[in-house]
Amino acid sequence: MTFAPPLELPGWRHTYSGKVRDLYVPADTRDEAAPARLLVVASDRVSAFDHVLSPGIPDKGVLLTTLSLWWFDQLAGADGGRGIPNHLASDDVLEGDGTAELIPDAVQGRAMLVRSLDMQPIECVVRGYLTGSGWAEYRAEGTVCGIPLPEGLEDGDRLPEPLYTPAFKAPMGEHDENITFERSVELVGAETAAALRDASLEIYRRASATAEAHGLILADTKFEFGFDAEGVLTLADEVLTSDSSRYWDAEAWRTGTTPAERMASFDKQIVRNWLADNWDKQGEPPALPAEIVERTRERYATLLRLLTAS
Ligand SMILES: N#Cc1c(N)ncnc1-c1cnn(Cc2cccc(F)c2)c1
Repeated sequence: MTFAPPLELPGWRHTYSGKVRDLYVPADTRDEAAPARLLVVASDRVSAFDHVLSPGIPDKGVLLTTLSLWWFDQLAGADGGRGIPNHLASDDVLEGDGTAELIPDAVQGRAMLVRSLDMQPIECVVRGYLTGSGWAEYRAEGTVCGIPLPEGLEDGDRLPEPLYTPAFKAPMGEHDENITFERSVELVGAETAAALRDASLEIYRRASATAEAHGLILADTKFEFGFDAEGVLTLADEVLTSDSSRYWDAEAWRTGTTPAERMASFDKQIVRNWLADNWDKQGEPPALPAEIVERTRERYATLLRLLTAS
């Protein structure tokens, strides 16, 4: 599946594309390894089963960027200075030479101007509930990422406590590799490994409580961190969006009697389910029907509305 080349953005140079997002450095950057800031642009592209699907989901980029920005703000909140530092830079940032790096009109609402960090090669996954690949491993081995769990758990059950299950970030196009905490110590050192774990569990605890207060369950999520110029561990990438997290309806989870009823999702599960019923995983996936596209867009919009309702 090929998708449209990234946009030409005035003042910016495209440097990298993930499945659904594109990364830009300031056009006058001489050393791409050390730009002061980056532009992270979210597209309307949707991916599943390692494929970028067609068509995109209208407004997905805006909806998920809006949610990320809301969460960065919630987590950085003034709670006695214990906020979580993040990589956002204001969009009227003035460089030493007085040039302001602005977010181009073409991507307003679906782009984040961020400070360039020394990114850590760890995908910091936190699981509060048993589902997805965790449920598959549990059924086979009674563990999740090698961590033993009590017997008798069912798909969608809440875990006895949130689990930190790091993965080693693979190069683009390859799968991240689940690793033990001890392996993460070998990769980034004991102090940083512990800081990544503690920050991830604390953010999950806060976000899970906020989600619950809005009638939602944050089943699992993943974070990325980097060190800023002052050596502060800083929350990066997108955060707590439908692409990085699973959200369920709390009432449906409490009253449902089947996994499908209990895990009424606010992410792209509708897309995954339709593909599972309409594609044999061979060759390119079929185009998504308009109804699936609209229902997925509605899920993204509803999640944003529910979470940000005061
Ligand atoms: N966020 C962030 C970030 C930062 N603040 N500093 C340095 N590097 C990154 C960075 C590098 N790759 N990515 C993943 C990524 C994101 C968006 C689009 C893509 F194509 C790929 C993130």
